[in-house]
Amino acid sequence: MTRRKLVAGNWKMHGSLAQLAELDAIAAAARANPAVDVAICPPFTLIGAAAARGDLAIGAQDCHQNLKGAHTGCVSAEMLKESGARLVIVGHSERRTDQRETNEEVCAKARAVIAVGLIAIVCVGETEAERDAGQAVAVVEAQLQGSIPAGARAAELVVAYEPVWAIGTGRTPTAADVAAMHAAIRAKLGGLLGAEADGVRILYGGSVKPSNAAELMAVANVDGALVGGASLTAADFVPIIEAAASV
Ligand SMILES: O=C(CO)COP(=O)(O)O
Repeated sequence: MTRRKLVAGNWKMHGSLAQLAELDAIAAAARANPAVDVAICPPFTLIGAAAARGDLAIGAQDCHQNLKGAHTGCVSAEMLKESGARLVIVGHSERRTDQRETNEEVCAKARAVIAVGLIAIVCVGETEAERDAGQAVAVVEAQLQGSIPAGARAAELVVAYEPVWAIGTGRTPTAADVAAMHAAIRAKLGGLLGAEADGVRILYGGSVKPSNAAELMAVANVDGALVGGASLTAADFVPIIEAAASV
């Protein structure tokens, strides 16, 4: 099964209208590397302007599980779609921690994203203590069990494996550890989704940089990257797109 690589940037709570100028060079790199799908997920406030700027795929970092209602401060998948988003990250570890999101909520959000025709990027990943205790695979399998909507199709679902201890730290797992985890994720998806699992893209995230992207992208079952800090500038992000295109 050949899966198109996806390199997605998660701007987290960074960015401004002025910083959208970075998108022009990123969009140019996306056009120059047509074998790779490229997306940037800025804060909610920038989605409309980012999508209007050009043809680069724009995503969001969260949504509410309902399509509308009395939920002050929340944004629905339908609203994101209208703003021009094509993907939505759900269940990022920062939200699982800061907003105490549960697997059940993450699953409901992913279902809402898919229901409006957008692509859900469901994030999973273990803490350092869990890895040290030998529980990394079991933790991630349990997150997948609880967070992946039943019946999801490969075209509408992406999984991002982001070990919590690798996010923003400059540390990454070894290629062998990434390979083992991505194989375990593929197998677990097989149990959950059957034959569709083969087409689901599994991204690696956590301190992906221009210097390590090629090695990470070459690992079996790594179908792209979810990039935080290095997605904020074209100077860092474009080489990661190129690394994905080169494998
Ligand atoms: O959390 C991440 C992307 O969602 C990874 O962030 P960094 O690339 O900054 O480590």
